[in-house]
Order: sequence, then structure tokens, then C-alpha cells
Amino acid sequence: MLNPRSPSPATAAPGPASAPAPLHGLFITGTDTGVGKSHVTATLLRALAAAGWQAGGLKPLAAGLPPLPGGGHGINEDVALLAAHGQALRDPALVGPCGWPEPCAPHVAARLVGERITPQRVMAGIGRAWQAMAAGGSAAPRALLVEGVGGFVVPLSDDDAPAWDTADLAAALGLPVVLVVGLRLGCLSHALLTAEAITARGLRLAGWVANRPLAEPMAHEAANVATLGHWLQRRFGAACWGLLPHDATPEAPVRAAAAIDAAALQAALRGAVWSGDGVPVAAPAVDAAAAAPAA
Ligand SMILES: Nc1ncnc2c1ncn2[C@@H]1O[C@H](COP(=O)(O)OP(=O)(O)OP(=O)(O)O)[C@@H](O)[C@H]1O
Ligand SMILES: C[C@H](N)[C@H](N)CCCCCC(=O)O
Ligand SMILES: [Mg+2]
Repeated sequence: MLNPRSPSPATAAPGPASAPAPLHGLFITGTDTGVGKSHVTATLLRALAAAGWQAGGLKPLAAGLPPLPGGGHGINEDVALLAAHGQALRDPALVGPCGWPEPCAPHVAARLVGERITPQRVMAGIGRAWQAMAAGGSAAPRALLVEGVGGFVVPLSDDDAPAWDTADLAAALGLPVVLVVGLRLGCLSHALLTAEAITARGLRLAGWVANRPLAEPMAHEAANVATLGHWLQRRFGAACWGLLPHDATPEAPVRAAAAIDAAALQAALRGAVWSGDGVPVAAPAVDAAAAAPAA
């Protein structure tokens, strides 16, 4: 059983100067892997910093660790990106608590090194990041942006010990969801299917961001974005928070932050207070009891 931590419906305005501000959160998903969830999350972190928030990024599950020349593995690139752009959470061990070397489906990557992905282990990692963010004494509003892995429903096991997926993880956190739409042919159906799945898990689609991961814009981009805007608003009440240009430079998230509707982003966060109920206090970094027997 995961630790449910539903956001309370509190108003969540920044508190008085003497009181630590509450922690707010959003879950970032995408229409697929490689559509720009990390790029957009980094951009949202920059947009929040520009608006006076203390913001950090979290990648609870990371598949793909670069091999180091001398042996061992380095930091996952999503984790490095979120740590670089999230001013309030810089330690890669907190930003990316669970990682596996192979860049593939996470439960496969875990199994390749004799591990299982258990809810206890993942929630413990999230709990450590939550505590690090919540412990800050600043009265500035604080936000933790949680990046999913792949699309919205990625299996985290392939048996019943336990049977769970990334949508279960999002549901357990109970945070409003932001959908990153990678602008390429096929994104209309992928976006609407994802929005349906988010709603089916009892979560709210807070907003969506159109992103151009490809150097060449998709054909009829404006018509596609307008169509998505219409359907996502009409069926899910979700507005587009911006269209991010293709920009492969390291400063892209800083530059692109201006393209984000900061008012909509902040409004979504203010309604998403992430209470500490159920956050594990001193959980192990590795759930050894759940490690799969070596094959
Ligand atoms: N707007 C953009 N301009 C230029 N490059 C981009 C843009 N968005 C994404 N990319 C690039 O596309 C690739 C995939 O983006 P990103 O890693 O953010 O995807 P993702 O959805 O987070 O993938 P994953 O499922 O692996 O987490 C990366 O190399 C990234 O730098
Ligand atoms: C390795 C890659 N970049 C992602 N981190 C993992 C994507 C998993 C996708 C699983 C799937 O839906 O097939
Ligand atoms: Mg990513």
C-alpha cells in the first residue's frame, strides 16, 4: 500500500514571515518518453524561481546512468538537469533517489541488476526529498515538481509482488498533473488518451505545455495545438501554459521560462498543498528485502 498524501484544499497563500511556507507540488507527465518532460520541468522550475518561489525538481525513478571511464556509473541526465535548474533541491541523491544503469523500461532496468521496484522504496526516496524541501525555514512559497518516467502508465512490475505502475504512483501522491505534449504527428490521440487516464485515476489535469523536441516543427503545428487546446479545455478544463520553442542550448530552460503562463502555474500550485501525512521519516535507501533473487 502506498502512502496516500492527498493535497489538502487549503488556500495556500504564502504564510506570515515567521511561519515556514507550506510545500506545494505538481506531477509532470508526458505523451511519451522523450517528449520533453525534463526540459519542461526545468523550464517550470526557472519560471517559479523568477516568480519568487523556492522550487525543486524530483525524478523518483531514473533508468539510464552513464558509465564512467573508471567503472561505475554517473548521474542520470534528467536528475542532473533538474538539480541544475531547481534552486531549492540541488543534491542529486535527493533529486534522483532510485536509478538503474540501463536506459529502458524501469522495471526491466531494475531486474537487470537483481532488484525490484517497490512502492516502499520509491516512496521513501520521495519522502527524503519532501523532507529536505519542507525543512527549509524560508517564508517564500515552496514547490516540488515530480517528473514521471516515460508516459503516464508505465509498469513498475510484471508480476503481483506488487502489481503497480507509474499512474499508481501519481495517484498515491495525489498531486495535480501537468501534461507535456511533444509536438509530433500522433500527439493528439496520445494527449487525449493521457488526459483520460489521468482523470480515470482520480487526478486533475492542471494544465498542459506544448513542446518542440524536434528541430523541424510538425506540419500544421498551429492547427494541432489549437485542436488540443479546444479538446483539453472542453473535456478536462485544462489550459495550455505555453508553447516551448526548440532550443538545444544549455540555457534553454532559463530562456523558455518566459513562455510559461506563470500565473496559471502558480494558481495550480497554490491549490496543491502537499501535506506531510505519511511521508516516511527514516526509510532505507534500498529495500533489500524486496530485491529479486539473482537469476
Ligand atoms: N524544446 C526543446 N528544444 C530542444 N531540445 C529539446 C526540447 N525538448 C526536449 N528536447 C530534447 O529532447 C530530448 C528528450 O527530452 P527530455 O529528456 O526532456 O524528454 P523526457 O520526456 O523527459 O524523456 P524521459 O521519458 O526519458 O524522461 C532531450 O535530448 C532534450 O534535450
Ligand atoms: C530510458 C528512457 N529515457 C526513459 N527514462 C524510460 C522510458 C520507459 C518507457 C516504457 C514504455 O512505456 O515502454
Ligand atoms: Mg525526462
